[in-house]
Amino acid sequence: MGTALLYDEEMTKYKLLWVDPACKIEVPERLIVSYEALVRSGLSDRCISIPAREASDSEILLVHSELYLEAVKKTPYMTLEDLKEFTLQFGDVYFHPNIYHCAKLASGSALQLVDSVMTGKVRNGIALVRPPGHHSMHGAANGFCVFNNVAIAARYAKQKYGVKRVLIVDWDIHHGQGVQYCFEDDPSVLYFSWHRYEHQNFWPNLRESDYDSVGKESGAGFNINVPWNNVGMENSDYLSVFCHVLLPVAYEFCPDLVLVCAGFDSAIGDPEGEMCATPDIFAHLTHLLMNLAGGKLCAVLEGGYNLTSLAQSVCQTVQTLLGDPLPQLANLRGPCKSAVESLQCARSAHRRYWSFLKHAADPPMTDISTKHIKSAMEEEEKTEMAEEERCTEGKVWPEPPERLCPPVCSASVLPDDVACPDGLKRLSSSKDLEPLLVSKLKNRFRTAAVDGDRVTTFSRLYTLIEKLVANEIRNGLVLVPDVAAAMMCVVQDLTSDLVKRVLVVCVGKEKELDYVTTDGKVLVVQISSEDREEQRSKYYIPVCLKKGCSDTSGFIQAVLGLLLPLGYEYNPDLVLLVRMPGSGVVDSMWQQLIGLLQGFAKGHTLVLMQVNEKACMGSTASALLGHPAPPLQDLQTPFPEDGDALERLRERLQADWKTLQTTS
Ligand SMILES: CC(O)(O)NCCCCNCCCN
Ligand SMILES: [Zn+2]
Repeated sequence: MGTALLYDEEMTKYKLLWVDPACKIEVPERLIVSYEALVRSGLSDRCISIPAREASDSEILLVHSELYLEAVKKTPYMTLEDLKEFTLQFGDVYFHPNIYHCAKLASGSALQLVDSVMTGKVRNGIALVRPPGHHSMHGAANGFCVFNNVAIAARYAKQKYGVKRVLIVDWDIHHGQGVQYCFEDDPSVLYFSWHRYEHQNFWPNLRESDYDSVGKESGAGFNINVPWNNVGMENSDYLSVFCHVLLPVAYEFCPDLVLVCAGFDSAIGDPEGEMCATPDIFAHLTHLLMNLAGGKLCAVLEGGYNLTSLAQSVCQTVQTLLGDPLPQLANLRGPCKSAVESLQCARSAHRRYWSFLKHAADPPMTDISTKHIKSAMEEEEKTEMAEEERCTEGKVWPEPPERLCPPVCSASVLPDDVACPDGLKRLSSSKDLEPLLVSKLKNRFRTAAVDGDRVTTFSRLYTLIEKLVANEIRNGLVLVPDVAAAMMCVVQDLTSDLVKRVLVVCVGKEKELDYVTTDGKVLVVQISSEDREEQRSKYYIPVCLKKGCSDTSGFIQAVLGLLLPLGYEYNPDLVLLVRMPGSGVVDSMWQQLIGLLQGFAKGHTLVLMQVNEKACMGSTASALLGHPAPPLQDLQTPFPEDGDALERLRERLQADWKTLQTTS
């Protein structure tokens, strides 16, 4: 299934008609440069174009009052003076004779997107719209927003398609208070927002934008605010909040639909955000949400005022929605102190509502009162700090790297008598192994003669790795007689000069561990039922699940809170996913793991499985081909000792691995 793209140039046909410094950044060019970048890059042609439509009155009334709608209806007939007068009753927003029409198109586009996804016409999609929506409220326009496009879409999806749980992820740099107000008492809509806050010193300066607004009544726990109290947040900060706050809750919530308030003013160069995250971060933020809700994801444009980073960020998002390989994120430095404080506050505020956050630490020592004093000091420092040091328009950043699709998506190396799963390309051609390698294999296998088919398998395996590294193939599945032995060979012998760093994810337990290296060339993360704490080292990280890999709750927690951060920080060139026989890992969890691991190494994942487990080749192939993993249904409450052990493991490791830090 494809990716929908909604864009109508009519939505560029309104603009600010008077002087208002607060609103001058919201210009028609925002939409024009975004769409043109998609056209120029060839991405728009790969999308399914869906026409915009006007939202009807009843659809708008899902969120807004009749009084407000009737008032807005009058704006097309107002004189300039009337429009100015009308605008004065709202904050940081402007009206125009054509904005009502465009606001209906913006909301209608979001609804068209929901229809396309919910009817299965497309898998996911993005609506490029203006005016944005997430600040507008029941009876008021605000922050360039007239109708709350995403809030209307959420209510519409519930009403028309009986969607039980909607996740709204708001990565715009402003707090979408309009969305928060709409759903704060509604447990069927989980609203997550991060936003520049600076201890209430940043617009819209609301006390209820802080992390302690967790929702009300039956909605308690279903509103997550992560305030950024400093500017200059980077890719690491954003990824840490996704791995340690949003994703654990999102997986526990198990939504049927994901809506994204896709504001790109959180990107570097934006005058509003003054953050330093690069446009390629949106490729990963999108990817990390794409295995939720069976891949049903609707992104709706909100803010984004630096025309260069906006266009790049939109392209990065669309390219991921289309399933292209992800760019490698280089030199992640781990979250800054302020970000750790924010995520620690959010986690502790929500630990009573979400079992996946149950073991979160207490809030940091800095209590609220001293914050204002501190921020005042920071305020001073900031003004002292030379203007150009902060990430603003003056900031330059590299163009996002090209994300080339290899000619072959998924290849397989299988015994001749095993049929190749649909969609995979069987690799039969293989170069003869160098005699040196054969002798290595011999003494590796401690057998005099490494039998013929073993050599064939290894020569094909070696060829496959070469093709992965050469980006001729994206990922691969290999069936071998002895998976542990194969893993050792791949790690020790076959990758010596081809790759710099291999991330080995070992699912299940195996006999001995003599492949652990200390030079950082290999990072092994093993998830099993065995407690191997005493073998742990910086590059060998055993995660013990009491009930073993069949405990999906424990497994997904270990993946989100430990494996993902580690993987991002380690930044491998190859991922080796080894499925030990008898691991007991649940199929949907296995597919989720393969899906999430695609975020590393440009998607170069090599899955090693034992021949006698060929029954799960089909689901492995499906995940390797990029089909969304099935949702992890009815997750049990994780075992307390596992959750606690994971928290402690992170604390012990965070000296070596900064992205594991969740406490300041
Ligand atoms: C959709 C959105 O979240 O991007 N709207 C942002 C509104 C910002 C209002 N304040 C502007 C002050 C100018 N420096
Ligand atoms: Zn914004």
